[in-house]
Amino acid sequence: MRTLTDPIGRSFNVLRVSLLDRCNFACTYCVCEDELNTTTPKSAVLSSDELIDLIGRLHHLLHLQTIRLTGGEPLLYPDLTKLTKGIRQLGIQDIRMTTNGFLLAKKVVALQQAGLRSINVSLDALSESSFYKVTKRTGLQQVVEGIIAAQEIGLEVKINTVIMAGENDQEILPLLDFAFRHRIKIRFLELMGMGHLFGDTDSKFFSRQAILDRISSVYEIHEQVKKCGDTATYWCTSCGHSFGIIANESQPFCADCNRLRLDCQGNIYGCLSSNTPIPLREVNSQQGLEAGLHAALGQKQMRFSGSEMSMLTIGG
Ligand SMILES: Nc1nc2c(ncn2[C@@H]2O[C@H](COP(=O)(O)OP(=O)(O)OP(=O)(O)O)[C@@H](O)[C@H]2O)c(=O)[nH]1
Ligand SMILES: C[S@@+](CC[C@H](N)C(=O)[O-])C[C@H]1O[C@@H](n2cnc3c(N)ncnc32)[C@H](O)[C@@H]1O
Ligand code: SF4
Ligand code: SF4
Repeated sequence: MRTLTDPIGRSFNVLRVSLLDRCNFACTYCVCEDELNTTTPKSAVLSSDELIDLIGRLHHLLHLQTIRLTGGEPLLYPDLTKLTKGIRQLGIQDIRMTTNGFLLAKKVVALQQAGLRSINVSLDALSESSFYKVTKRTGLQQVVEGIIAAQEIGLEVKINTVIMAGENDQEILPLLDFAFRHRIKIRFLELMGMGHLFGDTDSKFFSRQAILDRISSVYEIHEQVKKCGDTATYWCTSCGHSFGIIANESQPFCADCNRLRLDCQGNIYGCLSSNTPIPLREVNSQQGLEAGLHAALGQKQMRFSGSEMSMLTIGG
């Protein structure tokens, strides 16, 4: 195919697959409860065989390095183990997942055996009341058990924490302490204007600098050089721990973006800020796939500018 690189050298070597747009949580920064009632019908969601076929065809063209399984909540996808095994058999070794962790403890061994390598778990609070305030569900204990279970069997585990001013910013230091004690990397995320928060993040926005101020009131910290393609910048503390911040607003990381997204109906998107789906489900020719990928590359931006689609739909 023609070289798939944009004028500033960006291409796709990471594919983020949103397996479904259903979820067992209703995090206030991600969805309104109403949205959870209008998800894609099960019959329209790509089956594991369809996904393996489509991912295989994309891999043939892109030589994908990494697949990240996400959603909605990927642990609700019925064929997750079979899918993971199928992706591994395509020759893609680096298979990762982003999950809310609620169902993780009981599924993690089978997933590791199928080829899963690393897991990012969302955890926004360590107190039951703040956990409920953010997720609108109970289940803190199960999430923590999932994190520990994944770590105990040797998977690489990271924690994602979205910080909202006045909602869970008081959780920064307890979560950091939890992560340090368990030797798990934690990343704090700036709130993004997606879905129902599109154009309306100001009142809850808690900046990268505010996060750093909170942490450096307790720890001496040193910024690390950001790795190409990473979403996060990392800091280490003088006691040898590290944490990251994903600062979509304060420190955009579009210049070396290498991510392509695939949603649960077979549409691709070249950018998290793009609301225009490029349908590939019915595309069978190589030429058609290539045209779709070129269109997706053209969607990339120089900074995240928000989206009317929620993370639940496009895949966080
Ligand atoms: N703007 C933008 N933000 C992204 C993108 N991918 C991930 N993010 C942000 O990074 C957060 C965490 O994403 P994860 O699913 O944990 O994946 P990741 O950080 O890319 O993963 P690793 O670095 O492989 O651990 C998301 O919730 C977003 O805030 C992207 O393509 N564009
Ligand atoms: C959409 S979720 C999908 C995977 C899984 N359900 C989970 O929560 O990890 C992926 C990531 O998107 C993040 N996210 C969702 N909405 C966000 C927003 N408005 N701003 C920043 N991050 C957001 C979540 O915190 C999570 O880490
Ligand atoms: S952030 Fe993840 S767990 Fe929370 S509602 Fe969105 S998809 Fe569900
Ligand atoms: S906003 Fe678009 S271009 Fe920027 S990092 Fe995200 S997906 Fe890549």
